[in-house]
This record gives sequence, structure tokens and C-alpha cells, in this order.
Amino acid sequence: MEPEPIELFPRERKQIAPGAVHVPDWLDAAHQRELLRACREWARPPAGLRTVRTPGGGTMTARQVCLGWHWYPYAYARTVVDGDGSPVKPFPDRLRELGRRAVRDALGEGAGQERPGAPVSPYDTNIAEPAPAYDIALINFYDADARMGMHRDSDEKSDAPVVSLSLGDTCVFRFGNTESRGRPYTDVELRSGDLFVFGGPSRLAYHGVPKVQPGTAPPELGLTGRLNITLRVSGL
Ligand SMILES: O=C(O)CCC(=O)C(=O)O
Ligand SMILES: [Fe+2]
Repeated sequence: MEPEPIELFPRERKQIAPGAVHVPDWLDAAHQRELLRACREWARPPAGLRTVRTPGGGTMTARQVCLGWHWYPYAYARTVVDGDGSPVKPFPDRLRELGRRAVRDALGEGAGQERPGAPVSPYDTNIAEPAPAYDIALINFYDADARMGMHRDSDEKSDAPVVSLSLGDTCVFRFGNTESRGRPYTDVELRSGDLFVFGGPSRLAYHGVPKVQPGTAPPELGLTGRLNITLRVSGL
């Protein structure tokens, strides 16, 4: 086996904006392989990988498969209303647990479960409510030419953080602001195994994928292209 390439400067976890954190190499090689194997199963029909059509008549270049709830522009449904009509595949318990761990590791214990607007007083302990349960996965597959324009993830009713996991080719992930698709934004390189979580004041920030870098996936993973899995809480 080839030795792992050694970084001259190890990539550090970094807060990109308040509530938005990049954790490099969160999934080890074995977990990446396991998740990729599962994605290949989820991508099979019925309710498999599909091309998403937007109301304006365009198509998204990243192809998508959903678990738990079916997303289509711009709502959620229980069946593939804009595809083969099949019921959406169930959301697996192990992704629920993965989402919970990701938020804890990226944002800290209790993150995403504060009582909004709770008064701050020495008599109020702001007792946390049970952590919201992740119940949606959107899995996007990017070939070398695919991209994703700047958008907000705003069709969920819950303000729980979005958890993003990347597999395969490296991409440029552009993380912006809540006001507009333009600047200020930060370009972050997301590599295979990286975690990115955005919640709190960044939950509705615009973000997108301007570029995938073909041929940059770890060879031992066996994926040509890039997969991104976002875990979300529907609140539905
Ligand atoms: O592919 C990514 O890293 C981002 C995906 C995304 O923004 C989405 O699915 O809403
Ligand atoms: Fe998004």
C-alpha cells in the first residue's frame, strides 16, 4: 500500500463563520468506504439517483438521491413526485447517529438544542431540549463538470444545523453570507472525509460548489467524481 501523503501543514479544523465549522478528515478511510458502499445502494432505483429539474426549465448538474424525505425544487414530499413516483427510501438509524455525532464534534456538546429566546437569568439554567433528530439525507453526485450554484437550504422547518460530508474528488465549497449570493464569502477546499457543519447564525447562509477537481479522490476509495451527503432535520 502507498503511504498516506503527509501534509506539510496539517489541515486544521476552522470556524469559517459563526456557527459554520470545517473539520478536515472527520471520516477515516474505512468509514468513507462504508458510506460510499451505502450510497451506491441508495442510488439504485426505485427512488434512485435522478436529474433534478428546476421550475425555470433548467437542470441541476449534480444528480441527487434523497432519504427520509424527498426534496424537489422547492419543497419536501414522501414520494418522488418529480421522478418515478416511488416512496422515498427510509432514513437509516446510523445516519441519525452520524448527524448527532457530527454536530457534537463540530460545534460542541449541546449545540443545536438551545431553547431559542430563553431568558438569561441566574435562575434559568436554559435546560437543553432533546437534540433534534436528523431525518433527511440529500446525496449529490458530481461528475467532473458538475457544480452547484449559490443557494440557501431553506425548505426545512427546523433550524437545526446542516451536516455535510464529502467523499471522492476535492471541491471548492463557497460559503457566503445570509444576505446575498455575492461577497463576502470564503472558499473552502472540501476533500474526501471532510465534515462541514453550518447552523446558528449561519444556518441560512448562501453556499455553493463552483468547482470539482477531477482525479483528486483518494485512489483506494474507488470513486470517480464527488459525493456530498447533507443531513438535515425536517421539522415536518
Ligand atoms: O456538495 C456540497 O458540498 C453542497 C451541497 C448542498 O449545498 C446541498 O445539497 O444543498
Ligand atoms: Fe445546500
